Order: sequence, then C-alpha cells, then structure tokens
Amino acid sequence: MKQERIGDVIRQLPKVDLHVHLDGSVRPETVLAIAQLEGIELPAYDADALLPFMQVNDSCQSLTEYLSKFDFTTRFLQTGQALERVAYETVAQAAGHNCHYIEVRFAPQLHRRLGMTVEEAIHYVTQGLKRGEQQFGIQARAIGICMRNHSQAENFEVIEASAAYIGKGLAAVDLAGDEASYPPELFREVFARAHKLAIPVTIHAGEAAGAGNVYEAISNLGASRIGHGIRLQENPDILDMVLKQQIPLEMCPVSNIQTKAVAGWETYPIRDYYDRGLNVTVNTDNPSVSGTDITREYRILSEKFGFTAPELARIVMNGVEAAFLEDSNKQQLKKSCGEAIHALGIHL
Ligand SMILES: O=c1[nH]cnc2c1ncn2[C@H]1C[C@H](O)[C@@H](CO)O1
Ligand SMILES: [Zn+2]
Repeated sequence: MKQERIGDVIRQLPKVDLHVHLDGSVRPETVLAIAQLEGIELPAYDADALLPFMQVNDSCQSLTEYLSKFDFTTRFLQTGQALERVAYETVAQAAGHNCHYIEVRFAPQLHRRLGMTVEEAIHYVTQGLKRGEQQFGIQARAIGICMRNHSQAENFEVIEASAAYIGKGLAAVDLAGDEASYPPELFREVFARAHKLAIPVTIHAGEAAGAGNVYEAISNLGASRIGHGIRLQENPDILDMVLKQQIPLEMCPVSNIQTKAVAGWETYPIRDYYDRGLNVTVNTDNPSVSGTDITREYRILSEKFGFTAPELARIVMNGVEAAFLEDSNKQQLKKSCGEAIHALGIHL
C-alpha cells in the first residue's frame, strides 16, 4: 500500500486508547482557562509559551525526569469543575482521532490539595467522561491509580473508593509512578484488596525497571494487563510466560522512547513482540506531556516498523479485546470497530 494511502487509512482506522493519563492530557489552552478562573499565577500567558512547562523534549533522560512535568499540571486539577472539564476534553481529543473507546486513568489522591475527597475526584472525572460519551458517541471508562510514592493507607483508600465506582464509570485500578525506586512487591497487600473486591488490575511494569517487575505484577499483584512491559525483552522466560498467558501489553511508543525504557527506536521491541505473537496494544500514555496523539502512534508503527494496514487493524482489535469494559458494551465495541475496519477494505 502506498504511503499516502496508509496515512489515510490510519486516520480513518477506528481506534481505542487503553492507556491515557488524565493529568498527561491537559491542553495548554485549558491550563490558561483554569488559571484565569481560579486566579492562579502562570509563568507565561500564551499556549505556546506554556508548552515547555508541560511537555518533555528529546533531551528527556529518564522516567523520573518525565514525571517531573506532572508537578506543573497537577495544581490546575484541584477542583471538581477542572477535573470534569479535563476528563470531557480527553474524550473530545480521542474522538477527534477516531477512537471508539478510551480508558482514562488518574490518581485521585493527587487532586486533594484544596480538600476534594478521593470519592469526589472519581465522581467528577466519571461525570466528565459521561458528558464526553454523550457528546461524541464513543465509550469511555476511568481507571483509578495508586501511586508508588504514596502511603499504603492512601492507596487502600483509592482501592476502596474505586470499588464503589465499578460499573458506574470506573473499570479498573492501576499502579503508576517511579518504578525504579518502588518495586511492585511493596504493593502486594494493596492489590490483594483489589482482588478481593474483584476489581480488574493493570500495573505499570517493565518500563523503568526490568522484566522481573512484569512477573511480580502478574503473579503477585494479579495484573491482567501490563502498562508498557517494554523491558520484557530482557528475560526470555518471563516473555514466554506473558506470551502463553496472552497478557495484553499497553505499549506507548513515543512515551517509551522519551522515558528511555529503551535506548532508541532501533531497540524498541514492538515489531519483535508482535511477530512472536505477544498481545500488543498501542496507546498514547500522555498526549500533552509526550506531544503525541493516537494517530501519530499508529503512523510511527507504519513508518518505522513497516506495520501493514491489516496488522494495525489487528492491534486495534487486540485493544478492543483487552478493554476493561462490561460484556454487552464490549460486544458493541467489537461490532463498531469490526465494521469500520471492514468498511476500509481491510480483511483480518
Ligand atoms: O509512563 C508512566 N509511568 C509511570 N507513571 C506515570 C507514567 N505516566 C504518568 N505517570 C504518573 C504521573 C501522573 O501524575 C500519575 C497519574 O496519572 O501517573
Ligand atoms: Zn502510564
């Protein structure tokens, strides 16, 4: 297929984004608007000049450096109105890229500086997602994040509050933050509680530390999906286990290069993982922090790794199958994506 034609196909391809952080999706224009509403002082007053405060550039050396960008945005996400708005806008941005479904993750404990509770934070995010669903005709769910640098008590609170929203707009829980400093073993009790409450679990692992963290996340934290899993290639036995169990990997190419999960595109393992039969999905992680969008992620797969249109469509359908979505809604999603793929003349 010619390169212009595959560009068109990628734009029109129905997509899903299973790994997108709310606080990594805030547009600079929205920061300006919230700052004005709430009387917050800014280092710059136009969108372009704000961008460097919110976005990494090519010089980013590690996940910890990448995570420092979130310190800036968090202070604009401390009211119910702001959370609702940013959740809604995240759905709007995804719909603009022909996503049929997104799972928007966020850490409720990061939004309590002005006294909002964890439950209220979840309430406002799920409200914003619902408004987006109605406006744009796509489906959206929230994922509640436990943070690696938070106390066990804070993370237990996230699990309990998330449980109350299962089936009401929230679909799963996650563990994010500084993987290099906080190994997953520290969170066994927290995720045992999630398991007891029958909440689906995904865990960031194998991004800023080795494949052993992927093993721990699956075997001891009950993860049924893995955020990133890039460093699985360092351990053939663990890779084989993930292959056999067909655990979906939420890969986020642009972010993974920026955080130095691998040294560069030459060693980015997505083609190898796909060819081995691993359950690969493609996602954005943080559109604003990474300066990316889901169309760009798919374009990179085509341009740098030679993925064909049917292969890209297969990756979309991997994401559909991996969605933490209630059964009847998932059937609907399968149908809408399957039909849109068929309408593009792609046969799986
Ligand atoms: O790629 C990531 N790895 C680990 N943690 C991350 C990543 N992207 C965002 N986060 C963190 C920073 C955010 O403040 C937090 C909640 O979304 O999750
Ligand atoms: Zn992430």
